[in-house]
Amino acid sequence: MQARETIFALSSGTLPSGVAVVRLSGPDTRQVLEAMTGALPPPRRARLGAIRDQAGALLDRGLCLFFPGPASFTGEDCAELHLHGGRAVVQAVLGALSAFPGLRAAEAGEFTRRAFLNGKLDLTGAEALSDLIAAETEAQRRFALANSDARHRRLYAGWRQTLIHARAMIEAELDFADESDVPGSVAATVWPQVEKLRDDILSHAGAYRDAEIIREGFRVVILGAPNAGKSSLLNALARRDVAIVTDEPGTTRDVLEVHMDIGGMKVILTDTAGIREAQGRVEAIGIERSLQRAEDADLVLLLEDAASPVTFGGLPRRPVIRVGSKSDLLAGRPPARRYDCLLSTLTGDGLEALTDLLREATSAHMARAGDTLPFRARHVALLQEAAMTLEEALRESEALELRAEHLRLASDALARISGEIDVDDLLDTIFSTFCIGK
Ligand SMILES: Nc1nc2c(ncn2[C@@H]2O[C@H](COP(=O)(O)OP(=O)(O)OP(=O)(O)O)[C@@H](O)[C@H]2O)c(=O)[nH]1
Ligand SMILES: [K+]
Ligand SMILES: [Mg+2]
Repeated sequence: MQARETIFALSSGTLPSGVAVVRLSGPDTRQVLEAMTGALPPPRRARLGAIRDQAGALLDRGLCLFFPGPASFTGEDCAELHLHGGRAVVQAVLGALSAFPGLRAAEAGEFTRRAFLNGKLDLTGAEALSDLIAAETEAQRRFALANSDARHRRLYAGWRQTLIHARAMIEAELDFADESDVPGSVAATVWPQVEKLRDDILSHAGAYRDAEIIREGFRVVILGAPNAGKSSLLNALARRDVAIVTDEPGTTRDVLEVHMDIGGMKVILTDTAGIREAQGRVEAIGIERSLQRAEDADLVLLLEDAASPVTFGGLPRRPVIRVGSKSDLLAGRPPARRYDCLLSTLTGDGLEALTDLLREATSAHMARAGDTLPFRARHVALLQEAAMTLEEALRESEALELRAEHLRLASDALARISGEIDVDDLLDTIFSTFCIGK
């Protein structure tokens, strides 16, 4: 793809900053650099110098880098201007750039989109880059970086290779079908491979939840009777007063979330309304929501006042850590029930032990950050489509031509994940979630 327009954008973050990087990509890049910096710097080597507008007015002194295509990020001629990161400096340079005919400000994700269209990365690679920029936790960073090394493209290309081989075998059988003395069936050897491939695809698709947990967070829901100390625990773990705490049972009516980083994993901690026979409609709705949240949780922290426990029924079938709260009120006596963790938000006792338990609960997910997992709902939908078409290909009652056609459709679904075919209608959706300048 050869773009006619040259695009530019501020690619570094919020101003003011120490340094601001303005990036260019497109056919006019050379000419613009010559006009603004006097001469083209040697490829990929930074050169310090004056940066001027077309009239020759000095805008800043900074570094200029030139990356000739096709060996550049986008595959086109690219450049970077490293400026002093002041608002007026950047504004002046962006203004000067837009004054060149044929130059325009880049749209969100447009540099990466051009890189994709020029074959510099596949669609999963582009999605991984977007994740890397959004990454806030260690697990998210590791996962996004691992996903940006084209591992998905290689995995799916390998699977498609299996399907191409299978179709070749079937074609051969169809060609020989007229000759009466073909020994056995060539294609018969193919179907066990297709069956195995279907299983591999389904098990790969089934691991999506792990990717979701790494990218979007491990969901922990605090559940318990009114006044068990749920909101106090949320505040203690979040280290800020997020939730209202009073001695009145039924204080929390609505679910409340905080995002935390526990051992490098994003954890979404949810406070809920205390579970009891509701005193009114609002509370009843709150309780209903609490239980619903707990149903969707990766882990439930079941909180009980250790000094005067109140039990309730209807506990969701999710992994549970039983927490005894207000341990300070026990005044040294042993609790009446057994808990995985005994704590007091008043004294801080046991909070670290609970954090350790949470870290332990997330560690298996953390460990998966280096694995090849589908990491968008889009991937899963196409994987399921591929598995379903393979299922149809495996129907022995069907004509061989039709079964071969299903193998082709499965292969196409896999090709769409990495963006090798049929993705034009998707690109706007995918790249618009990027930031400007990437
Ligand atoms: N002594 C002691 N009191 C606590 C502790 N944690 C919470 N409390 C008190 O227990 C009462 C209830 O605390 P909350 O955090 O509001 O309890 P909750 O479970 O969120 O209550 P609801 O939202 O009404 O369901 C408040 O008066 C808190 O100060 C603790 O560790 N020790
Ligand atoms: K309360
Ligand atoms: Mg509360």
